[in-house]
Amino acid sequence: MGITIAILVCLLATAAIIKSLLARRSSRLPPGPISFPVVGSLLSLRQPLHRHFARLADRYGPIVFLKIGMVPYVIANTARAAEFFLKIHDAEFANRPQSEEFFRIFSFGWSDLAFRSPGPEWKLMRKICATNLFSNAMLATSAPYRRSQLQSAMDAILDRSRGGEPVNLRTLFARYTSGSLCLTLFSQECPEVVETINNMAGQAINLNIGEIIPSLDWMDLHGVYATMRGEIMPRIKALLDDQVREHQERKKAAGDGFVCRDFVDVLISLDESDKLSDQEIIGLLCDMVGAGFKTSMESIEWCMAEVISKPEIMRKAQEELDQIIGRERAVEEHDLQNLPFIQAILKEALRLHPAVPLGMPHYNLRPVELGDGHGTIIPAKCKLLVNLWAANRDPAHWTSPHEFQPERFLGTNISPGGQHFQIIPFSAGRRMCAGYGLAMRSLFFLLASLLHGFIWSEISDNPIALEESIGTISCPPAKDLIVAASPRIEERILAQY
Ligand code: HEM
Repeated sequence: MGITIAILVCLLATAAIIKSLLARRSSRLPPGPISFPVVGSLLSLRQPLHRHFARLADRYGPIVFLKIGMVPYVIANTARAAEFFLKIHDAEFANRPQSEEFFRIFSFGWSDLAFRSPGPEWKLMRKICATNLFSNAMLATSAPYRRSQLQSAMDAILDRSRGGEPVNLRTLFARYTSGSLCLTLFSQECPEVVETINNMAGQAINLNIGEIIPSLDWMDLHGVYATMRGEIMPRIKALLDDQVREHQERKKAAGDGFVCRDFVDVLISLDESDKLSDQEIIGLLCDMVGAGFKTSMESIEWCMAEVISKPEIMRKAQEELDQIIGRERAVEEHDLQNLPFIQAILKEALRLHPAVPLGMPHYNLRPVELGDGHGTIIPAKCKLLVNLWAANRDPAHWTSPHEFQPERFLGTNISPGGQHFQIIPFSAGRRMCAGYGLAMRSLFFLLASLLHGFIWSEISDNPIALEESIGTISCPPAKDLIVAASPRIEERILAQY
């Protein structure tokens, strides 16, 4: 009896494989691993997914098609493939999947920017981001907030170094990033807002059967949606509602003398033609905290981990700082353009360690032909993941692509601003990160100041491990970055930070 069942299972599995191969051939899909009924290729997936997908690309080519559960995915794994989807076919793939309950709840019913599909409301929000929130004028308005957070960080480091104590940079960066982001948005530090929204985003990694078998999604088998609806989202809404109400009251009290200090002020003062509803303002603020906190914090952590574990690179960076800034004044944000080596370090860290290695899913409503001469077609309603990690390490563009070599950027104009597809940690095209300008300024300022102010070294009994943690959407170093610091400029100059 047992043998009969085993033979039957083998026959069914073989039939499924043959059917999958035949279906793939006749449907002209891009190549990819075998898909089984119901589970697709789910059981063969390995963490971290960006590395797994890069291995699939070695076998099947740069554009891989697979099913995770019953959901079709297309994965772009090289700079050229990224360009195909994010430039040539950017418009067709600019949608977000609208079927998932998780994203619907997180976006306050598609009232936000990050999960909304393109349309007039999404366009308006992107315009507001580009012209009102992340304009040069607004970035200059928020500069004192970053400086005040940097001052606290520098004081804390100095205290530790005086006592001969190691510094936990992860904790320090969490405080700097959360503080400067919240001050930029609300003119207040709001750790509870950051914590609650990030707890919520963390729920996205819990395996949810509904996401892989969409017909079961409504059953909420893991109770994730019930927790989101019942506990987390009402808390987030209440916290952000309070912020909007307080800002509206201040605006009313100030009358004609009202001056915008932060993003909420800007959002409640938009011209009538650009007005957003309160729900949309909250959705946008929630995106900014969800998209801006961990990404920035983990990027600077990687950057410092790379630099501290390579003393020669730190020495070169500090030589540049001595030459351009000297030791008699603190670094300013506008020094960026005069510090090509520090810029190169930041670019190289973002290239090797994109904070969201697979970006956010895109989605196409109509089939798209690859134009590869074989008639290959991406069917409609696929989730597109651009493997930013693999594109950034594309050997067609970089020599020794897995090594940290900032010098590769010197004398080039290659930047992560979405024009050069071999370095796209912020993605590219119309859905490229809306906070790119703020993130780059904030990271650069922190990096240059830390290297200007202190000499950093590894602790012998706690060496730096440049390994990724596994199983999160982002990809922080596997363990906290705990290092030693000693001042390299006088305390009176450190006090200027
Ligand atoms: C190092 C820091 C950051 C990195 C690496 C990063 C990366 C990304 C990536 C890869 C995407 C997805 C793009 C796509 O769908 O193709 C994204 C989207 C987004 N990011 Fe960032 N981000 C960072 C910081 C920030 C900051 C500081 C903010 C705002 C305060 C922000 C706001 C957003 C928003 C609103 C979106 C959604 C844009 C849309 O869907 O139209 N990000 N980011």
